[in-house]
Amino acid sequence: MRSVPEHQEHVNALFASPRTVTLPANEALGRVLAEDITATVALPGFDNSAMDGYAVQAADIAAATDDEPVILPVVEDIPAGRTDHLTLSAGTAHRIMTGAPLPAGADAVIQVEKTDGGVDEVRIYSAVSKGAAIRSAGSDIAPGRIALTAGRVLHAPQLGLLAALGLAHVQVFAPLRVLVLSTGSELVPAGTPLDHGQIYESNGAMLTAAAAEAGAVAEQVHFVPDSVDEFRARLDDYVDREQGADLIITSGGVSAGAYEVVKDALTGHGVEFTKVAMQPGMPQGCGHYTSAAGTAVPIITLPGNPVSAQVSFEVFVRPPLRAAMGLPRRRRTAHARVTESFTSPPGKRQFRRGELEIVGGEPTVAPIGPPGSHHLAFMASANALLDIAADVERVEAGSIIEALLLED
Ligand SMILES: Nc1nc2c(c(=O)[nH]1)N[C@H]1C(S)=C(S)[C@@H](COP(=O)(O)OP(=O)(O)OC[C@H]3O[C@@H](n4cnc5c(N)ncnc54)[C@H](O)[C@@H]3O)O[C@H]1N2
Ligand code: MOO
Repeated sequence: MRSVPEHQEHVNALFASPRTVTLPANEALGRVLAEDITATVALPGFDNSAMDGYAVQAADIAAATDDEPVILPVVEDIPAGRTDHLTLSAGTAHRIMTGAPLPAGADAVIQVEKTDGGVDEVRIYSAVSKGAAIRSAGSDIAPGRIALTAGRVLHAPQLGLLAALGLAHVQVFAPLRVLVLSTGSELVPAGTPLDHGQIYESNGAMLTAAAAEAGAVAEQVHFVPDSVDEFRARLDDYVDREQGADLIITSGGVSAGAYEVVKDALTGHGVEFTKVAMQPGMPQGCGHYTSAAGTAVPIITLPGNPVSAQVSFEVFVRPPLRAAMGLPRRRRTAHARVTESFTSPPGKRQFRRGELEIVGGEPTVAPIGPPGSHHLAFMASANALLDIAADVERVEAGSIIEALLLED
């Protein structure tokens, strides 16, 4: 049997370095910048008002008080969006709105609440210091400065900044297209009545979501029955399409039974099947599948038991899939105190599902459900995987173990 790190190496080798692609900025959410972004404009682009109020010369209202307001004529009205160049003369005020360009000659803005709000003339009840309520050009970022560096994941604030800089396109690492294919004659799609012996297909939905959550563009292929010819024909249809796949993930049909369609169809076609010393997720396979027309695509064949499929995705697929898109490969981990004792199979690395909580400031983790790989409901209530080394056969309550955090 391979160890987990040995099989990880085989899977990692299937992935190429990240490709770059230029995308419209509004399609780049979650992608990773492949280039430094230099500001070509200043932010703010011009001196402007931080308040609704009146642009003035601070010296003109230095003596203003509640009892003895300073009265100034209002000679301009400047809403945001006014594009002409204005100049304020000493002894006058311009009514100005937040974000509107400051007239030349003004050196402060007095907010409207400290005035009577006059339109023709304004009574000002308070002094301000020079520069008050002015947002000066370039005070956020000056032209020529690096606004975002390559490697940055683009979340909402970064996309906002790109938009503020007027950038419509951005060079990022390309998302990978992942095809998720489930096999098994017992599988029935949701919405169909079940006969005895049939189950609803769930790995497809789960792995498609997992790949999408990892940042890929994932497509689920309706499962195919346990027929080798049909399986390969279906696979070739997808692999040879114009917009083919960068990676295929299958689930099921890889263990030791009489009808292991994935194994039977792909053995001798560039895919190596193996056992990995882990629980769940022992039967694994990976390689490059080549279609009848000669298209070669990396393929990872995960075991069919739902918990095995999901844990295998976490352990083998997610890290290199993310790295191939320039995304951070590792999830966060925590060292947590175990709340109850449990056993672990000898000679196998175990990934037990658990619930991590912070109790009294300390991370604690409780195993969730039994170790069996069909316990999808238990897995769905877990937020962590407990990583137990192959040489550990019993984990005692109170000991500290490493937990992989499955949620932010
Ligand atoms: N004689 C042996 N039997 C088994 C071994 C073994 O070494 N020797 N390994 C066991 C282990 S461990 C696992 S894990 C499973 C893996 O089996 P397969 O990958 O061949 O998966 P299937 O047999 O097709 O299905 C297993 C189980 O999962 C259900 N399943 C499959 N696909 C889906 C799906 N898309 N949605 C929901 N559920 C799915 C399927 O109905 C089976 O119950 O093999 C053990 N057996
Ligand atoms: O090792 Mo299998 O993947 O748990 O049931």
